[in-house]
Amino acid sequence: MEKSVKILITGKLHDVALQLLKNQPPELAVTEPLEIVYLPDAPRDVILKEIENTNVLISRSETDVDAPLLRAAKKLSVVARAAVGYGNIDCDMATELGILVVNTPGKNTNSAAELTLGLLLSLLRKIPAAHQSTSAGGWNRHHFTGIELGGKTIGIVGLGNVGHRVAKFAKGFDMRVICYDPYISDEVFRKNQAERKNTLEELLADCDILSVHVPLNKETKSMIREVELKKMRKGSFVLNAARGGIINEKDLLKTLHEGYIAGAGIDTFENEPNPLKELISHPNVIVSPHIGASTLEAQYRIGETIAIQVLKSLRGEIVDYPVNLPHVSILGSGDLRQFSVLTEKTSLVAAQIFDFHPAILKLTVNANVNKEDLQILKLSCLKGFLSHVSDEFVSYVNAERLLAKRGIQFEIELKNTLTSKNELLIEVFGTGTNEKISVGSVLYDGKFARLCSINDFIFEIEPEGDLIVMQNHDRPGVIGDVGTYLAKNKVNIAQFELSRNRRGGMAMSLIRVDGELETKVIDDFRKLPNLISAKLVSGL
Ligand SMILES: NC(=O)C1=CN([C@@H]2O[C@H](COP(=O)(O)OP(=O)(O)OC[C@H]3O[C@@H](n4cnc5c(N)ncnc54)[C@H](O)[C@@H]3O)[C@@H](O)[C@H]2O)C=CC1
Ligand SMILES: O=C(O)C(=O)COP(=O)(O)O
Repeated sequence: MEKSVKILITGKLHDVALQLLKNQPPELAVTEPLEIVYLPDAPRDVILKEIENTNVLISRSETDVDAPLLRAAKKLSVVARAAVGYGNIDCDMATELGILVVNTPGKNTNSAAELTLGLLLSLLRKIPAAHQSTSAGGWNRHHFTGIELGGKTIGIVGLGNVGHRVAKFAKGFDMRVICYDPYISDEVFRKNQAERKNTLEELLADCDILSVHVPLNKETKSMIREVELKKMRKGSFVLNAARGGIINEKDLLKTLHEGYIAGAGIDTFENEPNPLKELISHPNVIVSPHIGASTLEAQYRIGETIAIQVLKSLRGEIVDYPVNLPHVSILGSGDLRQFSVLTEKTSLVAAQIFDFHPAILKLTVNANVNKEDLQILKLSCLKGFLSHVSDEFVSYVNAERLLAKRGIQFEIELKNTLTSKNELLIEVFGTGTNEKISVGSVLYDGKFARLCSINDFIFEIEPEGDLIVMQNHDRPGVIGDVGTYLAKNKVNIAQFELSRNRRGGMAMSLIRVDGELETKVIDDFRKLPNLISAKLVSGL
C-alpha cells in the first residue's frame, strides 16, 4: 500500500487550505496521498495521541506545541503556524529534532491593525457600554461622552507589520504617532512618518495611548510593568492586541484600580482561554477573545499561504516563510534549486567514498550566486554529507547543529569566475597527511547535472541511482571482466565512464547501474582481478 502523509490540523482553518491540500494544483502536487485529520477543537490528550504518527502539524494559537508534544511526535517534519506569533511553539526543540517551523507573516496584518483601532475607538467613545445600555432600553447621552482620537499622541512599541499599519491608520485620525523599535532603521521610521523615540521611557512619557505590537519573548515579557505604566501621563490608555504578558496584567489591573490608567483595550491575554477575571470585568476595560486575525480576508490569505508552505515542504522545496531556518533567498529560482539538489548529491557521493575520520568539509562554489544563496548550498552540502554519516534524521533545519556535534569543521568559498555554468567542488579532509578526497560536479544550462571529477580523475556522469566507484590498474581486460560479471548478476549498466591518470597507470571508473545493487553483488565485485577498490554510492 502506498505510504500516506498525515496532516493534523488543530485550529480552525479557512476551507481554502483544506481544498488546496486535497486538490493540489499541478505545480504543488505531492507524490504521496495525504491523510488530513481536521480537529479544530481537539483537547490536548487527543492531540497528544494523534501527533504520534503525524508528519505535518498545522496549528493556531490555542495549541501548545511544546517539548512534550514534539517529543511525542515520532514522524513530525513540519510544524505550520497558521498566523504570525510562534511563541506557542518550542522552536529550539523543533530545531533540535530537525523539524521545520513555518508561519504566515503579513497575512493578518491589516486585520490585527484594524482590530487595534476598533478597540481604541470603542474604548475612547465607550461604544460597547453605550450599546449595552441603549439596547437594554436606555437613552443616556451624557453618560457616554467620550474622547476624540484627533490630536492625541499614540505611542507604538514595535514598528513591524502591524505596528506600521496602526501608525498609518492613526495618522488618518489626525493623531501624532511616536514609536519605539530599536531594531529597525531610521529609513522605515521616515517612510511611516513616525517620530522615533530612542528609549521606551521617552515614548511612555510622551503618549496618551500606548499600543504594543512586538512578539512575546524573553525581552518583551512584562516589558510594561507598573513602573512603566506610571511613566505615562495620568489618565492614559493602553492597548494590547499582540500577546498577553507584554503588558503585565496584574500591574495593569492595579493601575486601573488606582485610576492612574484610564482604560485598556485587550485582545490577547496571559492565560488563554481563561483570562484574569478581574481584568476582563473591569468597567474601563474592553476585551475580545484573541480575534485580531479572525476575519474572512485574513483567514483566506493565511489558509492559502499555509497550505502552499506545507505542500512546498512536502515536495522538498524551499518554503517562503521558514521560522527556524537561516534566511535563504532561493525563492522562485529554479536554477538555484537544481544547483542545491546537485550540491546535496555531490556531498552524498563524497560521504560514501572517504575512508578516514573527517575533520574538515569544504564546499567551493564557482557560479553566479550571491552570498545569501550560498547559505542554501551550504545546507544542501551538510544535509547530503550527514544523511550518510549520521543515524539521526537530517534536515536543513538541524544539519548545522549535527555537523558541529561531530566536531567537523565546515568551510565555504565562493568564486565567481564562470557565468555560463555552475560548478562546485566538495572536499573532505582527514586529520592525517594525504587524507583528502574531492568530488566535483557541474550544472549545465540550469538543468543538466553531471558529476565531473573524483580526486584527479575526470568524468561526465549523471548523478542518479546507484554508482560503483571503482579504482583499478590500467590493464587490458578489466572492463570486459566488469561487464561480464554484472551481466551474469543481471545488473544493467546505464552509463560507464573511465578515466586514468596515465597509460598503464591508475584508472578510476564510474559505473551507473539500473536498480539497486545487492550487497553480495558488490562484495564479490571487489574480488575481480586488477581491482584496487570498489565502493558503492547509493541514494542519488
Ligand atoms: N491579536 C492577534 O490575533 C494578532 C497578534 N499578533 C501579534 O503581534 C505581533 C506583531 O506582529 P507583526 O507586526 O506581524 O510582527 P513583526 O515581526 O512584523 O513586527 C514586530 C516588531 O517588533 C519589533 N520588536 C521586537 N522586539 C522589540 C523590543 N524589545 N522593543 C521594541 N520593538 C521590538 C521588531 O523590530 C519588529 O519591527 C506578533 O508577534 C504577534 O504576536 C499578530 C497578528 C494577529
Ligand atoms: O498571528 C498571530 O500572532 C495571532 O495571534 C493570530 O493567531 P490565531 O491564528 O488567531 O491563533
